[in-house]
Amino acid sequence: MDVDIGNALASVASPGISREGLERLDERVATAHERIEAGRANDEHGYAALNLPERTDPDAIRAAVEPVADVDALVTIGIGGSALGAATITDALADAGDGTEAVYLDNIDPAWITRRLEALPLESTAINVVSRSGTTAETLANFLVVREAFEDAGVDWTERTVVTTGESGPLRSLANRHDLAAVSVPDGVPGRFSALSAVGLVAAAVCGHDLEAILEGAAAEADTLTGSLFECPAYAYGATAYALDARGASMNAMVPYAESLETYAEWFAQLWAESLGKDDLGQTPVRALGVTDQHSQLQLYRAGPRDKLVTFVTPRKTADRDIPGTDVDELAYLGDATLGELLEAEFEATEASLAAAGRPNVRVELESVDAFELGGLLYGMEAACVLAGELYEVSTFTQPAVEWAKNATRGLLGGGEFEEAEAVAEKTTLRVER
Ligand SMILES: O=P(O)(O)OC[C@H]1O[C@](O)(CO)[C@@H](O)[C@@H]1O
Repeated sequence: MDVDIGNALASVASPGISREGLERLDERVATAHERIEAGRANDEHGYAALNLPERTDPDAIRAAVEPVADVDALVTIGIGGSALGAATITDALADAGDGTEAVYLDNIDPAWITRRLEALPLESTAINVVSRSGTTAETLANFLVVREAFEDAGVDWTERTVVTTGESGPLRSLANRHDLAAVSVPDGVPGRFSALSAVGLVAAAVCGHDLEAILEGAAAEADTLTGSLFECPAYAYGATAYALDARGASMNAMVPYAESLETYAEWFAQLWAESLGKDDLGQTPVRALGVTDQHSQLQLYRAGPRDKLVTFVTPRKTADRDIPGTDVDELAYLGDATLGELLEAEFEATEASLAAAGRPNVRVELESVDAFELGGLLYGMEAACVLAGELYEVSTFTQPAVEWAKNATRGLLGGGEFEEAEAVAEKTTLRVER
């Protein structure tokens, strides 16, 4: 990925960062980089994620999915980091796959689950269950529901299920009991940083994607990690986002200009929110899509509170399609162009419109949306997040705040005694009824 932070400079935007400010911040980036490299060298929890390009073994992943290699559909059951990385890859590279339909069950809405299951050709569908902890209620509940659906259809789910989980836990026990194909999550890698491991690549393998190209793209991005934001695109992005938040841009709107990268914006939202949202700090990620949200959000981004950084992700090369000529004079300018040219013009115009209004924005450029570039984008944003975590001085790799609601849920369903469940009953109400 290439990063252009020009429109985040104080000479263009407010909030903005001056060149002197960037120079000063670069001293902290150098120190943070040393910390990150030490963490990588010792395979420390979290930092180990930045070693995945050389640690992940694509042959082992392909071998593990061999029993389910030839299917029409793959239903992945997982949530958060156990779904978003895989979905980002198969959605971004959908045109390059072998035609296997990739379906993700990362919610438990009963009607939605039923509709998804009814639409699946179960006799030619494989199951990919992913949970690092092996205890996530939504994932296990959905797996029990899907398993029953296969049994009701007379389809043997044990022959076509792959499990990705830790060395122990309920999901590992279930895999052992039914002798299911199983892959281990890498040690020391939090879910939201695991897209470049089996967690994100099992689905990619079943859908026929080029795992080596994804990992090579990530490795090429890893080679750019140096102690200066002026040399490393990932650090330039992470440091700029941090600096703008410190100056008031408490939100970060991630706006890819490629429909195939919409799920990537969801993946980024988890990475940024769950990693940096601590100690009353953190930049709120907002998912948007170019050009669609020019017609819903841009008014706010341009004329609302000066509390946002807008991050554009744009591929230099895209497939294209002519806009047919027309006999309507007013539309002649369209007839002479292609959809790709219109897309690019709209991107440049939107970017310039924010700069003209003094609103900070950053451009992240990819050569195109392909396996190599996607690997680089995922790795680059992970490294940007790790660096930002060092600058915020937060514990980037934990997410303790999510446990309260999990305990309350288990308590409410009789899964144990949890004080959080009692607190649910003490809700303050002020109802206004129709
Ligand atoms: O992979 P697991 O353990 O099922 O967790 C799924 C997701 O839930 C979280 O723990 C948050 O609740 C995320 O950090 C994680 O990616």
